[in-house]
Amino acid sequence: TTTIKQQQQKLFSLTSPQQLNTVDSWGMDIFKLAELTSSRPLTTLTMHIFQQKRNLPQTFKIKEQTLHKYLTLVENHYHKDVPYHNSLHAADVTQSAHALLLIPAFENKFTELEIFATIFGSAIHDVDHPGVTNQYLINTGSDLALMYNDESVLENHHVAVAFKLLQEDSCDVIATLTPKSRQLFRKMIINIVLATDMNKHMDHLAHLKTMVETRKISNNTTLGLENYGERIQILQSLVHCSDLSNPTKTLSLYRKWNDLVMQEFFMQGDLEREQGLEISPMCDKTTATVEKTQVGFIDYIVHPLWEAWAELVQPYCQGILDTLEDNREWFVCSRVYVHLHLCF
Ligand SMILES: COc1ccc(-c2ccn(CCC(=O)N3CCOCC3)n2)cc1OC1CCCC1
Ligand SMILES: [Mg+2]
Ligand SMILES: [Zn+2]
Repeated sequence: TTTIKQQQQKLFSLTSPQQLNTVDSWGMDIFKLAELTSSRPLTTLTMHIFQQKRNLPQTFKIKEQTLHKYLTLVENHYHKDVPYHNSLHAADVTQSAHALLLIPAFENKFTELEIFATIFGSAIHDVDHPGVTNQYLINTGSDLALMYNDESVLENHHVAVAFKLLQEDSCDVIATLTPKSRQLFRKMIINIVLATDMNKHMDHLAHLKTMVETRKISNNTTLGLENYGERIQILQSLVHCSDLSNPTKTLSLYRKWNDLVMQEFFMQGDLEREQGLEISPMCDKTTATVEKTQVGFIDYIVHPLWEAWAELVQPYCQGILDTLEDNREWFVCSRVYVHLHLCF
């Protein structure tokens, strides 16, 4: 295996000076990172963010070797044969969350531990994902659904695996934290990762809208960050938005993610067909209308969420919202295109 230094050199060589701050920007091409790091995008990117960008190992006295060994272990526990929910998605969500944390509205608003938890939580948020949905695991009476009583089955599993891996030899990344900080860190990771369950989406949206209204009424520019409940809500929404950020990226990146998620959905549909189960929505490759589904996904889930987020941090995410709306138009037209093509 290449040494950490070689790994970092490779990242720096990839991110030439003008690209160096692509890690900080919304348009980073994470697919290119995977190519250049022989498919270790999560370890390389997260090391870079922790060390070069946020100096977290210094702050928390984390040994570089420990951090690298743990992240490599986590990356190895993402499934390479799962089209979408693999370590590239984890790297994408981690980089997106890092970029959102850089919004000026959040400058000096969060503690180092909260920033550490947000980046760490993003990196591990889908670890050991089997490539099927919670509903599938519940419908098939899987061991995971049995273990977690059908409640946020995957999300509970991701957190449990991440903390189990900390116990491996010289992988305890939080060994140097005080017992109190370790307890708070664990609580934040649990809150952040469990909040990536789509079943919690509507609660998020409601909380975001309440925060926006509260800010309007008190017309104070600062965000409500008085107590843990409000602070963790913002970090949960930040990671949830990052998890649902594909349609807000450049069209070429968005279309790649769409292909991958549909591959994963169709693999699940094939499994359900074989097992004589009812095929889940959007998972039947014989009847799916991919473009129409994306337009529906944007209209009912992604746009309402990002509209609320953009309002909370205005004006910093207006560009992201504009890209989302442009991408929606493209998918609408591409559907028309397919229709016209079929007509002539
Ligand atoms: C680029 O396309 C997508 C990108 C992300 C998502 C998406 C939805 C919910 N999440 C958060 C994790 C979650 O809860 N999932 C994971 C997906 O399966 C449902 C349970 N992620 C869906 C996407 O497209 C779907 C297929 C056509 C329309 C919807
Ligand atoms: Mg997930
Ligand atoms: Zn995810």
